[in-house]
Amino acid sequence: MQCHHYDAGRCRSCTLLEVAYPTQVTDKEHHVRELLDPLAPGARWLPPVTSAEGGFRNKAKMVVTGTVEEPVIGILGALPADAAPTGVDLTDCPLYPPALQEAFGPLAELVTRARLQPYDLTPARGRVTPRDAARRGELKHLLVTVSPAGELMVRLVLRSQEPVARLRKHLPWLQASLPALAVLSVNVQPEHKAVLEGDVEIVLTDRETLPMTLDVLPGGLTLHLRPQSFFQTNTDVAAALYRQAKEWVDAVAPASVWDLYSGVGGFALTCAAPGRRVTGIEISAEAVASAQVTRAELEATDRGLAAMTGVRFAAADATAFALGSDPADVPELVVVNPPRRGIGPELADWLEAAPAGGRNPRSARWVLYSSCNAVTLAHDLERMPSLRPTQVRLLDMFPQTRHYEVLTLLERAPLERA
Ligand SMILES: C[S@@+](CC[C@H](N)C(=O)[O-])C[C@H]1O[C@@H](n2cnc3c(N)ncnc32)[C@H](O)[C@@H]1O
Repeated sequence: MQCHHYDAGRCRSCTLLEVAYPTQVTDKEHHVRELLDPLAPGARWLPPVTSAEGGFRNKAKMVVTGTVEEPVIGILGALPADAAPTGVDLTDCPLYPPALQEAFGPLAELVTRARLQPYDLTPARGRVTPRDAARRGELKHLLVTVSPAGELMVRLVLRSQEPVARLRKHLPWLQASLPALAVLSVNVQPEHKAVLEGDVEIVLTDRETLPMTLDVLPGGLTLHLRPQSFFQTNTDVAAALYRQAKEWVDAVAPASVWDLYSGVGGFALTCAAPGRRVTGIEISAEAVASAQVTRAELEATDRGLAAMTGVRFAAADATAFALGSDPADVPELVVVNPPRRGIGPELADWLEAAPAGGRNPRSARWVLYSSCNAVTLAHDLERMPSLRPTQVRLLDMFPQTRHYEVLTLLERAPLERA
């Protein structure tokens, strides 16, 4: 893939841009095999799922710098490396599909019309300096998500609620200039810290969710995405991930499933089936609310009715939920799709021995682990020797970088079940 920002040294986020795409995928396969082969003897490796090389990112997390009159939407870059960071315009980044790139023109104009002064985001040196005290501006980030249908969710991360009235005033103009806009919200992050978002979210449009229709179930699966909910970065590869999960889960046909770290419910809703009990557990209440909207919508259709009656979602910490559960409720199959840190020792130990020793007939027989970090996946697998990978598949969710997703189905070794 060609990128003029990379060539000019303005952005180096795509660390593998100079490596041919097929070589990127082969290198990732080597990487994951090196980590998992010793832990997965006899596992069946499916061919990797590849991605479009560009235009695959469904969301942009942009820093806003510059001025009210001339905002710069992109990243904080430094050229040369020891220079003070300055804003780099990345609105034509080739990782974004056209519908996302085209949103930035009207959004830059919104910044000017609503007088949203870009916030000074340059890193603080030392603790509190006179410069910190003088930090000014309101607009920190622009978070834009595009659906497969080309609709947009736009979130403005602001230092305070002060500009909200002006944004409401200019919303009709924005809706006319950017007809694809489905959801506009303000996230308030008063702190000057690395955490991108704050807790307060104010939705300014009538619509509160972005429908993401994936080619997963017959007729498609429309997941509803509220602000503050995680969604997989690469829509096509996410659909392939859920399809693969469903194929493996349906093949072993568990009567009960937990989807831990369920987000907006992609795995839980895909793996639902008539007579199967499915419980999604997720820490973000907004993501749980999103999943519930989708569940209710599916239940209202003929094709979803029978499958959805057994599906529920709850907001909780995944580890606390598992460790606090009644042994009689332990399901036959547990899906885990944690953040990069992995599931960690407590949950891994619980899965290994759940709930009272690996020989307990109520231990989950299968675990479906979807990981965006094979290093933490390998650490977690080391703690679960009774659960052996039987199938493994790499899905290239993040072309041009070293990152990838890996899905593996684990089955409790027969000896441990005796
Ligand atoms: C990699 S995402 C996966 C989401 C979902 N499975 C999907 O396919 O989109 C990880 C999810 O874990 C959630 N999460 C983070 N920490 C958690 C915790 N301690 N307990 C439960 N969920 C957590 C995040 O909010 C996020 O939605």
